[in-house]
Amino acid sequence: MLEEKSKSSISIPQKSSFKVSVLRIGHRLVRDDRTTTHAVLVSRALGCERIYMTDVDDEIKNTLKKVNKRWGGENEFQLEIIDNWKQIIRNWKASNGIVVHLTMYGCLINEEIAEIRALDRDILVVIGAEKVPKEVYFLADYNIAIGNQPHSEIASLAIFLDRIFEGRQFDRKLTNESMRIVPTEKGKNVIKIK
Ligand SMILES: C[S@@+](CC[C@H](N)C(=O)[O-])C[C@H]1O[C@@H](n2cnc3c(N)ncnc32)[C@H](O)[C@@H]1O
Repeated sequence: MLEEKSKSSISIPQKSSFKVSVLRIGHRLVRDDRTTTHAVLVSRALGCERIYMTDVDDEIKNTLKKVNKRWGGENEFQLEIIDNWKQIIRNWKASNGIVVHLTMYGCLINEEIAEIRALDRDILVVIGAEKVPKEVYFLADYNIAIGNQPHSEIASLAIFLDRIFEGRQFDRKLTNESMRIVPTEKGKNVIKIK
């Protein structure tokens, strides 16, 4: 969708070095405490550097702190509560990043993902907790649909991250943990680190 790059000229970088952050816009009071937490946990566990959130209270920071203390990540993943999402998008674009807005109305992910990966530029993934302002559709470099049916920002974020990182997000080690899971066929095996 970026004009300067035609699909036939896509070259896939051997080793991608782009970083991904998430901007989550809005908060639905009735249903959102769990989805807010899930947006943070999915971003953290699936390879992002940072999540920017609007309209949430500070409690979410304590939730993340507890998770990081136990399972690691304080050095790898940050949460920022922000007021001005437009400024975040503008700054992102000014520093040569691309903005990918996930929406059921966008172009299908299967058609676009190779092009987005090939750019090898830092990505800001925008998701909505509710209907997002129309401007987002025009500020974004890509409007991407994870299928053209409505579902959830958490599901669409998880699928997008898995596609963009091609599964390599699970190789990232989060540091400074106090507990570590030893993958086990049956039961739970957790060791204390400190
Ligand atoms: C409650 S849904 C709103 C659905 C919305 N009408 C839309 O534009 O996708 C909240 C968020 O979920 C995400 N979402 C839902 N379905 C999606 C889909 N099929 N593809 C991509 N994102 C989706 C979008 O980020 C949306 O802002």
